[in-house]
Amino acid sequence: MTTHPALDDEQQQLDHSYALLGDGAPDLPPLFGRVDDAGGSRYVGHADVRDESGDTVVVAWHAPEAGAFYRACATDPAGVTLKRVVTVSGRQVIAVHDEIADGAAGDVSSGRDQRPVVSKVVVAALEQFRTGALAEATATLRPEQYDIIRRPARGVLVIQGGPGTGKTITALHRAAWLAANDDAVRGGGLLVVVPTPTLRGYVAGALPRLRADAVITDIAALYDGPARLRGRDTRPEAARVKGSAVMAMVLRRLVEATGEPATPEDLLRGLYAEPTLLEQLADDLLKAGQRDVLYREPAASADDEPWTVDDLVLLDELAHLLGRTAPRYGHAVVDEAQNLSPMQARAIARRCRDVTLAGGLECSTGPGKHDEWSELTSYFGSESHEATLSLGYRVPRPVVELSRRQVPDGGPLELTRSLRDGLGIPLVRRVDPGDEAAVALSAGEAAAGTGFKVGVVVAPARYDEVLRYCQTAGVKVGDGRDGDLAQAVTLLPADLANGLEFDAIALVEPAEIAGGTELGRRLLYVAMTRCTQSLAIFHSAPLPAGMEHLERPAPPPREPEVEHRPRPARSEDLFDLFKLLRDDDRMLVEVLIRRLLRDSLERDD
Ligand SMILES: Nc1ncnc2c1ncn2[C@@H]1O[C@H](COP(=O)(O)OP(=O)(O)OP(=O)(O)O)[C@@H](O)[C@H]1O
Repeated sequence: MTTHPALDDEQQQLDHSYALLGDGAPDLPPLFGRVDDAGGSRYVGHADVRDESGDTVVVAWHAPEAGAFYRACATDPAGVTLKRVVTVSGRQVIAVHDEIADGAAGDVSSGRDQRPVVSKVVVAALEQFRTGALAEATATLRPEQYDIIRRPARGVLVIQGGPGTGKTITALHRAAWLAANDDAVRGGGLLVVVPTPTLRGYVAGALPRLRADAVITDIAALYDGPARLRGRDTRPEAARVKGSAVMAMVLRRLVEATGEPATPEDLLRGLYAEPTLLEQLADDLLKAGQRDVLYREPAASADDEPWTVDDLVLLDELAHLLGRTAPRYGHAVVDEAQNLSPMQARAIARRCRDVTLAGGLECSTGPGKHDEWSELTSYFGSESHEATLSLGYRVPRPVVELSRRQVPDGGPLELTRSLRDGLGIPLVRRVDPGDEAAVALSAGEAAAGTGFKVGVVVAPARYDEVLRYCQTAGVKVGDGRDGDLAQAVTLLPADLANGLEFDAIALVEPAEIAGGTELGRRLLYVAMTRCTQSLAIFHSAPLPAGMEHLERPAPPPREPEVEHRPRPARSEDLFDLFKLLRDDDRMLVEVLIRRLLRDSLERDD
């Protein structure tokens, strides 16, 4: 491996920046890039650094002076003579990559096989193990992402694209950019909305790194009354009716028909419990079958009600109708926005009309799917624009190919532009009935032993049973439903996989996740597209549509005395050795180990 000639110079610049920051130096390295053009040479970092006389030593990534760094790339230097990414670990410069050197393409991936030409440092960033939090990408934002980040704050901007195209990363950088550059957004405050508490934890870690002061919430937590999320609608039809726009009219009539003061909780409990009241109020708005799915026996008290996310959104609407004012914000970013119901969109629009909606319509895992973004954007500001991201940063090409079979029209064409090879074709293992989860978990433990973050995804209806199995069998997993993504292996129900990312995904009984429904196929699609390296499928039932070609003959019956035990994690020592390696070498060894692991799993087959 050759050492970049500028490594020592960049180390000096880093040391100088640290010295200027003194004790106030943040956890993040003060600089990560350098750009040279006709305007001179400047360093780019997370925040401004100035010397004793007030001169700029490092410009913040969101400052106009940093623009040239992000607008230039190997295929279009845009007047830049040097674009350099400096990788720092523990106050040491460990790598220097020049995407543009002497005004031309420098240290870039080859671009063979019609693969996109990107800086090698982007490829290296993608090879890092996942950590359970959204990965850092400020140093390697691409020009098309930077362009979207800086679009005006007013109105609605939809950032759309296939799985893993960087919609969340771009939307969060946009939030931080607007907060730094737009007075109205800074003054009004930022709201970041994600669908579930699980995703809130994953995304929240990225905001402090971006120095973005934002209120981050999940949909259920928008309502600030006493009711809390305690249940989920098991029938998609119930969630669909609760989320539909006509409920706004039903609730308006409910408030008008109620003479005495009442809380939102009492009003909604009453509506669910009294079919005659609902018929009286909504005879012309909801069909009898739709009214029936809303029926619920009242619990002993409002606190005991199994409030679902859609109930809480209705409570928020009622609170508004009763005169409570929701807090207002300067701009809102909504992640996984394809899942918003009309009533959820109204709840966000009450807080802010200028919004960034990030999502992909084909990734909807909510009870309804929107065909057009206009079905949602109409609830917000008057002007609406769409921007599309098409470079795949997460999902390896073979997994992209397989996952697209779950989407009726083959999914967005742009997905073929994935930057990742991953570990090759997905592994498929047929096991004895009842063993699917145990075998997936033990394979997950083995993969985690090499440093992989593994997500084991099961059908929502099987989640409790598998979690209990883990507790009794002593299998250490993070409870993904509870938002615990810190463990090496996380157990996840398929309906909470949206937005998350793991090195490897182990799918348990995909036919059960798909369940023969369109919603189930979308759940499967989303679950498969969470991995950065490898996908493994464990099943005993026949594989669902779109996977039949992977089917293998069932294994011969097992000898009764052979007891199946989870395979122990086997690579702890190896992991200790890892820590002794330089970061650059580590990347190489990681890749080799991943290949070995894959080969060994195939041999076990
Ligand atoms: N420019 C970039 N440089 C390096 N990594 C990037 C870049 N853009 C995105 N990534 C990485 O790609 C991965 C996917 O990004 P992100 O989660 O934002 O995608 P997404 O489109 O929101 O995915 P999904 O909707 O499927 O959850 C993340 O690990 C992110 O850090």
